[in-house]
Amino acid sequence: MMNELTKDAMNMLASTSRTFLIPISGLVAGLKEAVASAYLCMRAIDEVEDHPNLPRDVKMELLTGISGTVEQPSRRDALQSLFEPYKETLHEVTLRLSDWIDLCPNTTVDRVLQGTAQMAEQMAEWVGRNWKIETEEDLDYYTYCVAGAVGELLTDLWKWYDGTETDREKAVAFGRTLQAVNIVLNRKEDQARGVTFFPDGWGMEEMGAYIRKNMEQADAYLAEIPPGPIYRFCSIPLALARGSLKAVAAGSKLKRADVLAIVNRVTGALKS
Ligand SMILES: CC(C)=CCC/C(C)=C/CC/C(C)=C/COP(=O)(O)OP(=O)(O)O
Repeated sequence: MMNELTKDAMNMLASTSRTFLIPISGLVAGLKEAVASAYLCMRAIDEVEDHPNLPRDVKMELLTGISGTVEQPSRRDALQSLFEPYKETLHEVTLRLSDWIDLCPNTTVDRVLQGTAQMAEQMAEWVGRNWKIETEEDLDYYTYCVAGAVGELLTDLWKWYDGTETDREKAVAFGRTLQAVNIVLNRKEDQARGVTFFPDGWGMEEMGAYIRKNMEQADAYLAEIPPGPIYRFCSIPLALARGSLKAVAAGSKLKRADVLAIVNRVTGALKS
């Protein structure tokens, strides 16, 4: 039986994530709460970083404030005061950050909090520099901050759960792959708000090469995981990223039915 908090978390996942509801739902109890908690904590700060109507200084104040308080035992009150002036503006996933932390099993919550604090601090830095990306090194740092670090966190959660060992460096490349595909998918919207994640002089060709380089390592990461729920979890976003790239190349986007077809294909495949 699912408790109320787990139900709320799964509902929030359903409304915030196209990609991760299915893979997280397929995890075993315990690991499911840990990964759902990590997803929602990071989504909570991502919604601040990406917020369309919050001024830059407010985003920085909120992200720095979150980073400085999440690891403290008294965080619930501190976060409530931090969010209070913006409670009409912030997304519910952000306002309920303390609940998502409570969802995480005790024996691994510190790792999730460390990852959240680090990402919030680094997002504040990126907001401060207006996401200025000039070189491949800048892009690598950005994709590390918002996605590669998630790969590291997941690697630690697999180990925590049942001792499954996976490669940290390849996990970072896995995260970078997903993020770089998103950058391609969102290019027009990003341009419309005056932001570009393409380094100076880069077009689709260079970004395609960046994605391929990282995707090779993501494939290698997956190949090293034994069959089971962790393998299935990782295979879904990677297959969706591949499918999305194909769709973009053909000038379209994945529709809900395409997403389901891809998920069915990979979860029904041999290594399950
Ligand atoms: C080892 C391993 C599995 C590493 C991967 C780490 C990971 C999950 C990074 C997050 C990357 C990312 C771009 C999430 C948002 O995707 P989205 O916009 O497609 O998802 P959404 O539908 O949830 O918004």
